[in-house]
Amino acid sequence: MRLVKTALTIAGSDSGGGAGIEADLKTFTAFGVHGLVAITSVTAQNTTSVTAIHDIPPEVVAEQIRAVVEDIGVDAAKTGMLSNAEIIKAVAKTVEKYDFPLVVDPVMIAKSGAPLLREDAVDALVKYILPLATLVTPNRFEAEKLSGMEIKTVEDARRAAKKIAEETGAKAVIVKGGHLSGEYAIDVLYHNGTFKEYRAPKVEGCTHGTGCSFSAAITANLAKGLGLEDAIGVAKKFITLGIATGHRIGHGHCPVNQSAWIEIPAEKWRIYKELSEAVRKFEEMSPVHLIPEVGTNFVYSLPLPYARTIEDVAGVKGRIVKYGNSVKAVGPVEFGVSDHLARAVLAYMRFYPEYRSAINVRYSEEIVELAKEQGLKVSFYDRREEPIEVKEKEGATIPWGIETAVKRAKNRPDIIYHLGDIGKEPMIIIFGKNPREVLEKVRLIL
Ligand SMILES: Cc1ncc(COP(=O)(O)OP(=O)(O)O)c(N)n1
Ligand SMILES: Cc1ncsc1CCOP(=O)(O)O
Repeated sequence: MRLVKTALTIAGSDSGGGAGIEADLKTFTAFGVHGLVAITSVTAQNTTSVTAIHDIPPEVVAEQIRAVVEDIGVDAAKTGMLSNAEIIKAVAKTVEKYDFPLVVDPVMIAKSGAPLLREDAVDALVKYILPLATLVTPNRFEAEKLSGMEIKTVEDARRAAKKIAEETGAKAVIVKGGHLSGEYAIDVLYHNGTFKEYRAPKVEGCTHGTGCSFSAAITANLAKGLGLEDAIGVAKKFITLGIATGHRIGHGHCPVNQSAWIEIPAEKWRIYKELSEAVRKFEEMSPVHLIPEVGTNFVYSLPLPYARTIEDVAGVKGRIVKYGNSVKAVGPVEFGVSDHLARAVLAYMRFYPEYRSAINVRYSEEIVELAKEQGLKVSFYDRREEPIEVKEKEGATIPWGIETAVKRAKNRPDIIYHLGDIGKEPMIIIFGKNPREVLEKVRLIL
């Protein structure tokens, strides 16, 4: 019995790794599905343009499909760039022999503007491929082409989805709303005679490969046995995260990040384990004289580009406090429970992205001197110098202070302190790449 689910992508290759089969395979992997490929065309492509296209002979495309279906088996498949009418006919003739669900992304034009489907092949796509589709996933422009309608509103998208399904025989159509105006990306699904909307806030980020990755995510989830509507729901969350966390590479449209879906939970688990262990060791050290009146927190952030807000930083819930002659973490390690120290580490990471952990300890001249004697680099900020516009902005003091102290120092400071203000206890913050490194610095001071 085959334990892993499989998904097949019948699509073109994008040498930039942002769209096409490269995006599809990364997406399949993100969902734990084994990816299979039938390459239709090789493109020389990057984030700015498509500079060459070499189509694979139709019989070789068909043979790739046959080879994997008959040996390994396919739980769901998708099509992407099909390039020309001959490839379309060969794909249709092969795919209709099998009964896996088929998601059709009617790729026509790359984000950079290059045509990826010959003008004369649109009719072949409509005639041969769409009738076989479990779902068709056009964006606004592709839906306009397929329906012959202008689409400006969600209402237009509903009419177009219904028209495409009724005229082509596709079982379901989802018209994606990313190109429509408004603060939400609203996708409209027409399925079994009814409509369903999927909405997510339009996020700033990287959009190259969105169409490919979205349809691949639906395919992977169909392969895993989800119903169509649930598979789309998961894919919508996946693509929203992928756009928001895209890596800023290249000079044009940067690619969606398919790894974020698995990398963030995996990193969070590692952070939780490492920080919990370090907090336990800190408690064992019983450094009562290092705990300030407000208590100590110990934080560890997700790496960039995932570290965006304090929700992305783990800390100790309720802080670490003095308890007789010992110190005690009040609660467990959790994300989003530190405010001050989380802001400090996020500000520090803007200068030193690898330094993701920090602890705050009581200020005294003696501790600062001891740290210097041990070779640690020290810098500071003075809250009395804080500009009025920073003072007036909620939560802006600490980022301003860290930036000021970092810029004041010649070398990267291990420690930043401030001498307090009215109602503000003076404080020392110790930074490190990870909690282990922070603890080593604490030990040097002890
Ligand atoms: C080889 C290849 N296939 C498809 C596309 C288009 O992909 P899409 O996900 O729609 O992304 P954009 O090009 O719109 O960013 C492609 N570019 N290359
Ligand atoms: C008050 C204060 N100022 C800098 S760190 C700190 C204590 C820890 O605060 P938080 O638990 O909000 O990170």
